[in-house]
Amino acid sequence: MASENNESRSESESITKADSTVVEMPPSQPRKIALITGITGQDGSYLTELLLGKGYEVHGLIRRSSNFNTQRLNHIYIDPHNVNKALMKLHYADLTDASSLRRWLDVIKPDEVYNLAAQSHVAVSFEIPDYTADVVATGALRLLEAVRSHTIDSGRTVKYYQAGSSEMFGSTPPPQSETTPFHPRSPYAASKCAAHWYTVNYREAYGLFACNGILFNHESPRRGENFVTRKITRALGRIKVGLQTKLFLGNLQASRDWGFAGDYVEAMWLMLQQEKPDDYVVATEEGHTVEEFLDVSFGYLGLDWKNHVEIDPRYFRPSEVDNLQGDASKAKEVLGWKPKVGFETLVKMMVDEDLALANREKLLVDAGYMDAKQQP
Ligand SMILES: C[C@H]1O[C@H](OP(=O)(O)OP(=O)(O)OC[C@H]2O[C@@H](n3cnc4c(=O)[nH]c(N)nc43)[C@H](O)[C@@H]2O)[C@@H](O)[C@@H](O)C1=O
Repeated sequence: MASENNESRSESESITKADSTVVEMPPSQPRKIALITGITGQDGSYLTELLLGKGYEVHGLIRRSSNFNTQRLNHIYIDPHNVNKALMKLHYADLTDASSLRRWLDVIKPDEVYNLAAQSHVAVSFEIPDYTADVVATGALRLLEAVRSHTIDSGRTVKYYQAGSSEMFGSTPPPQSETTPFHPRSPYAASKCAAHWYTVNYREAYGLFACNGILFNHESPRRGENFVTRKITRALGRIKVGLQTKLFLGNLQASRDWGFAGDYVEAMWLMLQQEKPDDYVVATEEGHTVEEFLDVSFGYLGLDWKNHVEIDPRYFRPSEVDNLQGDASKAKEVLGWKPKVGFETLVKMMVDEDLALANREKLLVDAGYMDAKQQP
């Protein structure tokens, strides 16, 4: 995606996906239209691929940023002038701007809305709690309200997916299911609880087809580099090729139920294909500590993490979530969903990609085009 195209893109312009993913629809079957907030994120990019593969037209709302933030969608880009193939379209909007949400709903007329946008970093939410609540909690409320008023005015049905989080369970011990009480431990988690209950309330009060997916941690080579799994695999690749020696981490004893993001977006879609709206836990049902993640990842490349990792208390959280492990029986039973990628495969997939990335960086460093020290 050429950066100048991106900068000059007007609201009515679009960017779309590679030719190979355009799915021809029979004339009798119109394309479904999906609207995704957070399309530039890890889950947004996997969900876009999934929906395009199912013949959807996909619209994404993106935030204005002085830095380009569409890297995870570059491979999906098709020039908007190629109108028959340009099936992914991006528009500027913001969850803090209610009028933009309502306007795009009226213009796009989606069948399904996926609210994936968030300030999603738990530790950062302690630093910017007000902003986190505005985007994560009130942002979801703004979008629900936009959907509600749009459906009343248009007489259309719009299905709504809310990205919930296992962080909502916080200090409640595992296994956590849909009936487990929430005990949030961060501004992020408390905001996700509010968004969860707004969604339930709009379903009960207005009959909206609104679902909460309570997704446990889900990772991939597209994971942001300041989440612990990607932070580890990114550093590991660079350590392996000699671009860095140390990795600073916080609490290694925290345990998480880590799945593959590509599997989890399928569960989101399945929730909106059911007859009735409901809430579902999505998890692998396996727990592993950060230390186990280090063991498997470093071990895979024949390294000992103890020679490289140092504990830096700055990465400890004011209140930690010690142990998350989901019970996804309901999703398995009702949605017929199950994870395809297990823990070891996920770790190796991430290490492989980040080793390849580190090798490319090494070429640039060796050729004098990049300063190794400027990297994570
Ligand atoms: C489901 C949920 O999943 C994610 O939230 P998270 O679980 O906080 O993810 P994380 O990768 O930041 O931390 C996992 C654990 O790892 C510990 N940890 C140790 N050392 C470092 C460290 O250096 N950096 C980080 N980030 N974590 C560290 C940290 O203390 C924590 O116990 C988000 O997607 C969120 O949006 C979401 O909804």
